[in-house]
Amino acid sequence: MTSTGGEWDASQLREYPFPLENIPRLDVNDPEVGRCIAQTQPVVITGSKLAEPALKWNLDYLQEHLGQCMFNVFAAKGTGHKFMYYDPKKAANCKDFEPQMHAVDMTFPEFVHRFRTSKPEDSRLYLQQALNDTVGTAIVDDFVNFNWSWVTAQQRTHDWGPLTSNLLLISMEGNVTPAHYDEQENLFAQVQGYKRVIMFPPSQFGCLYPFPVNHPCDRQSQVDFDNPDYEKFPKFRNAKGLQAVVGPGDVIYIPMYWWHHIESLLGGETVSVTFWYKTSRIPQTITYPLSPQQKVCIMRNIEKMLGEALKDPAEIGSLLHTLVQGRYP
Ligand SMILES: O=C(O)C(=O)[C@H]1CC[C@@H](C(=O)O)C1
Ligand SMILES: [Zn+2]
Repeated sequence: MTSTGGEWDASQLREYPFPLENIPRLDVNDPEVGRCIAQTQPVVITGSKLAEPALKWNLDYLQEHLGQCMFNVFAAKGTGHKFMYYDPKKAANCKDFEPQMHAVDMTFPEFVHRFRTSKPEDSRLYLQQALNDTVGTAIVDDFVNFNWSWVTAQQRTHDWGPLTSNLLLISMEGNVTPAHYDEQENLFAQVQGYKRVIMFPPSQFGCLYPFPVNHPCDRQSQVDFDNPDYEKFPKFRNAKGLQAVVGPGDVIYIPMYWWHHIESLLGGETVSVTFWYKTSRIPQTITYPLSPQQKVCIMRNIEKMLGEALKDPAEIGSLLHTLVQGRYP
């Protein structure tokens, strides 16, 4: 994988213990793009102009044009660089859960001030705010001029469900979103700076050890890529990833249930906009063999059902061990 224009170089990429192959990088008019999306394979799409009006969304422009509303900003714990998402509702029921970041509401000018005056000993910040009608009018004009005809054609061609949200992401260089999967299709538009995306297919669920479904960090990998515990997570040795670096104007397709780890490369703030779509309708007929995505969905439903039936999450593990040990090799 080589830098596309000198704005980043391989020395910025954190070293990880797993092999990495490159995600294809294709022009929007290449028919292979449609085939990748149809086969739920990751692909970097260039030249789509999906969020072209947002290519001017630097901090000054956004400060001038975003509304005076409060924005959701995550602050990492201590001097950490990881921003692992957690469900606040599940966290409320999990007394010994220690979040590695916390959400702070602040105005955009306050975010910019803290971003620009941040010192090495300060907490890293990550603004993650759904774009909704409270944003400023100029931003609405930009938003209206996104390439909706192209993205809606993807939605229709691949029989996706409705667009659920566009998340505005403004990250400090060096921030990392650890590996997790989402239950929605995602066209991720990079508009400022460079991000490295590392992805693993849903079939590697067994290598990435997600937290239990009832845990606040459901869908997130328990494995610390910077310091993997091979005692607890031995199959992590078998993980094999794909990677791409995306820059302004690039869109990367992150298929539903695919694991992704995202790091902001050096060069100041990075800005991205996500386009999340619900999945297509549940197929009328089930074909075998089941896909890895379907198996992840089945495992999730079993954990949810057991959580409901047993009430005490601590009982789920012992029941599953009793069910499997010596009976399902
Ligand atoms: O778009 C997604 O699916 C995400 O996980 C976003 C949450 C943080 C973002 C990042 O670029 O670090 C990616
Ligand atoms: Zn995600």
